[in-house]
Amino acid sequence: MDITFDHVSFTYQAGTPFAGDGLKDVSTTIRDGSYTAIIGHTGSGKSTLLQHLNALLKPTAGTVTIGDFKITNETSNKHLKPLRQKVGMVFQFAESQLFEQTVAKDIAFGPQNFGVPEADALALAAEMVTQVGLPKGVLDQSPFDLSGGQMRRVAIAGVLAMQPEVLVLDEPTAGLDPAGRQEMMTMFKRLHDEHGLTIVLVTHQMDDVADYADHVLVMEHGALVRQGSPREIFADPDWLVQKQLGLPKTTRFAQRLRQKGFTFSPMPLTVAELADQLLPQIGGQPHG
Ligand SMILES: Nc1ncnc2c1ncn2[C@@H]1O[C@H](COP(=O)(O)OP(=O)(O)OP(=O)(O)O)[C@@H](O)[C@H]1O
Repeated sequence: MDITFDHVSFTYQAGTPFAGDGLKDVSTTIRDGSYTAIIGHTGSGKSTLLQHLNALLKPTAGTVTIGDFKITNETSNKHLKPLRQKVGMVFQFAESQLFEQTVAKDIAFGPQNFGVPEADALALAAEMVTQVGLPKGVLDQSPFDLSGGQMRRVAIAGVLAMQPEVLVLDEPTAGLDPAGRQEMMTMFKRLHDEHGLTIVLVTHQMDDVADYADHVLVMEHGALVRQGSPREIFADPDWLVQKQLGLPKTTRFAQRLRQKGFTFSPMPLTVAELADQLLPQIGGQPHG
């Protein structure tokens, strides 16, 4: 299912003295099966864009097409429920939305709300808890007895239990330790690779953009200022530094070496690429 933005603008509190731009004339397509990263400073419009992906917000102008659904300013909320199932949203600190007495009930809540019988929803919960790397033993525990990282996994399992086609992740590793972050990013990669989920990830971690994404959207003041593959986006490190968006560690290292006379083309995104380009320049052999 592709999601296409056609000249989408969104104004908060339109028509009041407090009106403010959330999105300005955004046109792009998030392709079915892609892994899209959205980067940009605080207030650049990332969350506003995310909320258009399942019509939590509707454009003030322009059209968002989500599979068979066309969303404009005039679209009524009546028939939008299926969208909430197709596009799963994992908000920042998603664990704060857990509320049920047991992990199983919490994960089963969403599917039951969509008419799945209790027994089937609980079976889904058992399957999803494994998908997010938790032991089945947690199913009967209170979510509030788990660690913060485990609670976040339960919240993600609840979104996965809706069996969405698109998984939207708003800074899903915020507040986790480095090992927890790595595990969580690996889990999303597996869901993408093995289950064909389209992933949309908002992140400030440029290493994650380089390592996982195949498409990048760069937001600034509500506008989409650049889009392309990570290679295209990171090919212009000076622009990213000027925008204070940061670079993947490897690219940053290569950029410093470039200032010392080394040459790189294209700019390396991974350690292996860096080594392959660097070794001949210091008299070694490229590996592999
Ligand atoms: N509920 C709201 N009412 C009014 N203005 C809002 C509201 N939410 C966001 N805005 C404004 O819309 C613009 C885009 O905000 P948005 O939250 O989409 O940015 P963001 O890139 O997601 O930021 P962050 O990284 O802090 O989450 C900002 O100028 C912000 O102040």
